[in-house]
Amino acid sequence: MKLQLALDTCNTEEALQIVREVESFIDIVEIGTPMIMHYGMEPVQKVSEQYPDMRIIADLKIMDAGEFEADIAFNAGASIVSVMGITHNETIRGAVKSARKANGKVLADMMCVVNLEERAKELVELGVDYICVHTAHDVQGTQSPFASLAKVQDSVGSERCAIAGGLNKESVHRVLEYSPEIIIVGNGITGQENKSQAAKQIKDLLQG
Ligand SMILES: O=C(CO)[C@H](O)[C@H](O)COP(=O)(O)O
Repeated sequence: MKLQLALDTCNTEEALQIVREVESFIDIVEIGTPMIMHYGMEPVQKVSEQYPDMRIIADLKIMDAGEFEADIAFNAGASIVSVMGITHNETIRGAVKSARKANGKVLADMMCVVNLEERAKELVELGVDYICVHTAHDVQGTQSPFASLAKVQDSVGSERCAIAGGLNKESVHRVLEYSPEIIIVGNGITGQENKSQAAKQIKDLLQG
């Protein structure tokens, strides 16, 4: 299981500092959607330049213009780009085409998808590499991603699965009954005073 650090609310300098603090405990750095809205591709570029061996996901949550938008992130140094699983198949195909040109990967965010099992299968057939069950920031008070993970894992297999949405060192043990390929943690690390300790605790839990 890989630990993905989600950076959503910091600036580029802060992002580089956080990655420095936690790099030995994480496998993937996510430049989150709010950061991209604020700073464009600068953080993708800078983190990928300074950490050439780290996988970087640009969480673009692409909804349209799949190939064009994914190209922007891959050209900036991303190794994975996210698309919305609910969008048109044409958009998904475009993002997958872009990823293949760049030797990168595509993660589909399943927020708002109702028919999870069926859509996850279709997305994999369209060439998507990872299916991410995700409890949106705005509904984390009332929802959790675990039931969705069970469904998607049954449908496409654990090696394709990612999970996100409010995970932290208290809740991450619930992931252990499944074995998704990628566990995404944002505030559960970045919101902690000792980020390195939080990342280590989560990584240790995941490694058993
Ligand atoms: O994509 C996101 C929000 O849309 C976040 O990056 C993702 O939910 C992880 O952050 P957190 O662990 O803080 O929920």
